[in-house]
Amino acid sequence: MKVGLYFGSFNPIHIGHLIIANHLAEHSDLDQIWFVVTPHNPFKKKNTLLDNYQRLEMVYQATKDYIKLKPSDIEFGLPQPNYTINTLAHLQEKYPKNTFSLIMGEDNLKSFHKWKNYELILENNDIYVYPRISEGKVETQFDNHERIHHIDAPIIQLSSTFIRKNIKAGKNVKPMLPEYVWKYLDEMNFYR
Ligand SMILES: Nc1ncnc2c1ncn2[C@@H]1O[C@H](COP(=O)(O)OP(=O)(O)OP(=O)(O)O)[C@@H](O)[C@H]1O
Ligand SMILES: O=C(O)c1ccc[n+]([C@@H]2O[C@H](COP(=O)([O-])O)[C@@H](O)[C@H]2O)c1
Repeated sequence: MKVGLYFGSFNPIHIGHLIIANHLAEHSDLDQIWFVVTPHNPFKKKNTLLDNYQRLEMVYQATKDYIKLKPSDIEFGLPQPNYTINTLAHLQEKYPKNTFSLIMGEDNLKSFHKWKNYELILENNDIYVYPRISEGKVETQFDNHERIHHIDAPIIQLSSTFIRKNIKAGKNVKPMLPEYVWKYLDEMNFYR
C-alpha cells in the first residue's frame, strides 16, 4: 500500500489541512493519507500547544468521513522532540510492505535542509509539496529533485497560528474549522 504521511502539529487541524489531504487523495496514486500528530516539532516551542490526545481527537473527528484519511498517534510513543527520520524508520519496520511518502507545505521544504538526516529521507522517500506563500527560499539543491513533487493546486492562505490569534482576539473563526473542531475549541475555551 502507498501511504502519504502528513506530519503536523495540527494545533488545531483546520480546513486547509483537509483540502490538502483531500487533494492528494483525489489526484495522486496514494492509497491512504495518515495524519501523523506530532507531540513536539523540534523547531517549535510548546507554549500554545494543546495536549496530544486533544489534537488527535480533533484530527480523528475531522477525518472520519473521508475513507482514505486516517489519524495516527505513532509519534506519541517515540522520543521527543520528534525527528521525522526516526518515525520513518519505526514505521518502515512496523509496516515493511508499505511505501511511505511525505506530504508537506512549501514552508517546510524551505527549512528541510535543517532537518535531521534529510538526505537519508530523500534517498528513501518521495515528498509531495503543497504550494504555500511563506518567507524564505527553497534551497537550490532541491530544484528538479526526482524525489520532490510539487503539487499544482489552489493556494490556501490559512494557518493554525492565524486561527489561534483570532480566537484569542475574540473573533469568529467558525468557517475555518471543521464543525466538530470549532464546537470542541469553543466549549473547552481553548486558545482564549
Ligand atoms: N495553508 C497551507 N498551505 C500549505 N500547506 C499547509 C497549510 N497549512 C498547513 N500546511 C502544511 O501542513 C503541515 C502541518 O502543518 P501545521 O500543523 O504546522 O499547520 P500550520 O497551519 O502551519 O500551523 P502553525 O501556524 O501553528 O505553524 C505542514 O507541512 C504545513 O506546511
Ligand atoms: O526531523 C526533523 O529534523 C524535523 C524538523 C522540523 C519539523 N519536523 C517535522 O515536521 C512536521 C511538521 O510540523 P508542523 O509543526 O509544521 O506541523 C512535524 O512532524 C515535525 O516533527 C521534523
